[in-house]
Amino acid sequence: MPASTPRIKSTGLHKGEIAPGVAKVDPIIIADKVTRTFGGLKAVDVDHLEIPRNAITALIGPNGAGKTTLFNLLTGFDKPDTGSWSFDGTALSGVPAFKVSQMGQVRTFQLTKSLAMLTVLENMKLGAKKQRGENFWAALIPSLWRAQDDEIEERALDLLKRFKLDTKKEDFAASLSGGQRKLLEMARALMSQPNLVMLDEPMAGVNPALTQSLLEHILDLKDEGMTVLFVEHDMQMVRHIADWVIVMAEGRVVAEGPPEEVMKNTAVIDAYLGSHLDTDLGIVTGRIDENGNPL
Ligand SMILES: Nc1ncnc2c1ncn2[C@@H]1O[C@H](COP(=O)(O)OP(=O)(O)OP(=O)(O)O)[C@@H](O)[C@H]1O
Repeated sequence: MPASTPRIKSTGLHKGEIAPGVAKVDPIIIADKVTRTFGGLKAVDVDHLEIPRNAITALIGPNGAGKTTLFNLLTGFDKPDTGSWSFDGTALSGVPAFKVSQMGQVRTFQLTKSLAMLTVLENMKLGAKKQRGENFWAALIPSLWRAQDDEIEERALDLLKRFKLDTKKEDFAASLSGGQRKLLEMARALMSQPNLVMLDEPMAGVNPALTQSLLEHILDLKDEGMTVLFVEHDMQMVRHIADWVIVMAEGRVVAEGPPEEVMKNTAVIDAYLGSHLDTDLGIVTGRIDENGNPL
């Protein structure tokens, strides 16, 4: 990975001894007893979790650990069996996805959701937060819509320039490469001027040149005062940009902490790298005891 401008990592994010569920000095999300079961499988079983504000947090874990399901729950795209959580001090359980994003918490998807037969610019405009028509009286005054349309277009063009997609503004999203579509999705998420940006595998399927640019964009978000939570498989990326790492396995948080600390943790090595293949992952996650009995 080519060297980039070094950025300062955020430290001192937690309070007290580091352990799964540790309290944060300034949490933007606080979740309690969040569970989600599919059939007999507990995909998410999070006792307590806090996400630090204005930092970059990576959510890692093996396939099927429950990372995407947790994203879906926190953003209102899925409903939990139990649990509650808050965003910026406001209870969010039961709040639908479109309202969650209006409140300043946006997310992207593992498989990009850009609308293929709309142009890049049209995709961007759809990401804007307040559209005319949401306010009945404003919808009756054409000059207000025009001012709003101009403002939205200006913001979209600024963001497209920043993500080097401005020359493609009239192209259909379908014609973009996988990496460009990831950039478009991130740019579109910023149209709603969020406080918290949640990125589900932003680097997956992106070529190395664009990966570097995506990483820089993620670091920029923090510099602009946003909080980032992202799912990632590649430990090197995580080490490079994350201030804090949360490790999930079998639906549970098995470790968390600053990247260097977390990567030394044996629970992480077991969950992630499977270095002790003779040990059932259930022992690491506290699902079963040493004899294989449920706990
Ligand atoms: N809609 C669903 N119906 C049934 N099972 C599901 C559903 N969504 C997720 N699961 C199951 O829940 C578990 C957690 O899946 P999830 O996609 O959240 O994991 P993940 O950590 O994001 O994995 P990956 O890294 O592969 O994306 C998996 O066993 C998965 O098969």
